[in-house]
Amino acid sequence: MNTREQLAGVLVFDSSALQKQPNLPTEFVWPHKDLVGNQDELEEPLIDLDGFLKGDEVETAHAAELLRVACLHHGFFQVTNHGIDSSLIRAAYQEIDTIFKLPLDKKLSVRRQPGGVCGYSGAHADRYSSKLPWKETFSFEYNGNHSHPVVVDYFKHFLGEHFQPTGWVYQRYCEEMRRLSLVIFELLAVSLRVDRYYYKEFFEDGSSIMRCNNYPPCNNSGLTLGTGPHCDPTSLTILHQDEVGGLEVFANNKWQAIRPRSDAFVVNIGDTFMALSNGKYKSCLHRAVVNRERERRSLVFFVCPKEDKVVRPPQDLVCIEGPRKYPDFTWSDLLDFTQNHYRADVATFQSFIKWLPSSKTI
Ligand SMILES: C=C1C[C@]23C[C@H]1CC[C@H]2[C@]1(C)CCC[C@@](C)(C(=O)O)[C@H]1[C@@H]3C(=O)O
Ligand SMILES: O=C(O)CCC(=O)C(=O)O
Ligand SMILES: [Fe+2]
Repeated sequence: MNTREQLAGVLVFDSSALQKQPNLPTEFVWPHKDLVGNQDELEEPLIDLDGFLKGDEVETAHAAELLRVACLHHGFFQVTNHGIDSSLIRAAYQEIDTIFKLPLDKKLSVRRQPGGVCGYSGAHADRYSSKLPWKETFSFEYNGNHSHPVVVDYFKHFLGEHFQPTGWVYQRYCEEMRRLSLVIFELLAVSLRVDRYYYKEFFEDGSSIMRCNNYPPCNNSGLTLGTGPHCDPTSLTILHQDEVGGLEVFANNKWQAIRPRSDAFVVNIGDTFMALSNGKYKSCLHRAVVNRERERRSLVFFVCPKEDKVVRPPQDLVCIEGPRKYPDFTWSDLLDFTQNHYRADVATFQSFIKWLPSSKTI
């Protein structure tokens, strides 16, 4: 099957074949406004979790203040001394290669189904016909249920028994991501001066989406994007990028590159947490660029609340900050919106709020 051979009318993303073509197919060309170059690096703030994890109240207050300034401004920060073993991160990257080096027909046999998030996607070519992202993704769900290794089951069921070891690496990785997310939610509550356990309890029974991103090199890297400008509709994103670099955040009114740090996790506020902060904290606008020489990979953990739980900010925040900014909604509705009605971009949440009344009432 060649690159442009149709699979039921869908372009098949075979980057090595695409690279041999003289020009970038028009489906991958992005508008100039999305391609504007970055101007410098955004490093701050680097939040050291060590003091907070040890229960040091002075260090906790300091970390919470750094968090507050960042989340009021652009919704992006990085955490170090997070307690996650570097060998687990290394193993997760090794397994990314295992997945994306599979033969194309094997990857397509576990492709994402319409309306769903889980499975393989090549440039989202089955979903969109323009502004295709130059990437492959593999996504699966994690529900935090320790009694049942759902991630292991997913890999065994869809990729085969011999993928059990891969499943265990991501099972362990997701368990660590969930643990880190609950630490961050507690710190976010402290920074917002609300009940310290409000968000931690809100997400205790949540589910999450784990996504492996693979960005092949692209000869025309200046005309396309790995992931277009967007705010994550989810609550909190905990991302690790490899040493290649490509993640950019829109802050201080310009695109700023995030230099890879193997010892840090990048964390950004998503639309759902913006609503949980009654609009006080910003949902972070970001994108991923590609390059001509090197393949780039990222591990992305999207934290979500239980699907049918009503998303509303804590009462003491509304009392302090004034009237509710957004209506009640559920993550299930917002996920449905992004998977079946709207391509997530820089304006997802505003479009969702307008769509909500016409779709259903709580
Ligand atoms: C709920 C989700 C939809 C996306 C994956 C998660 C959170 C981020 C979203 C996404 C990455 C935003 C940019 C567009 C998108 C289509 C993509 O490039 O993958 C989005 C994801 C998706 O709809 O699959
Ligand atoms: O790969 C990256 O650096 C960013 C990916 C991203 O923003 C996403 O998958 O939502
Ligand atoms: Fe994102």
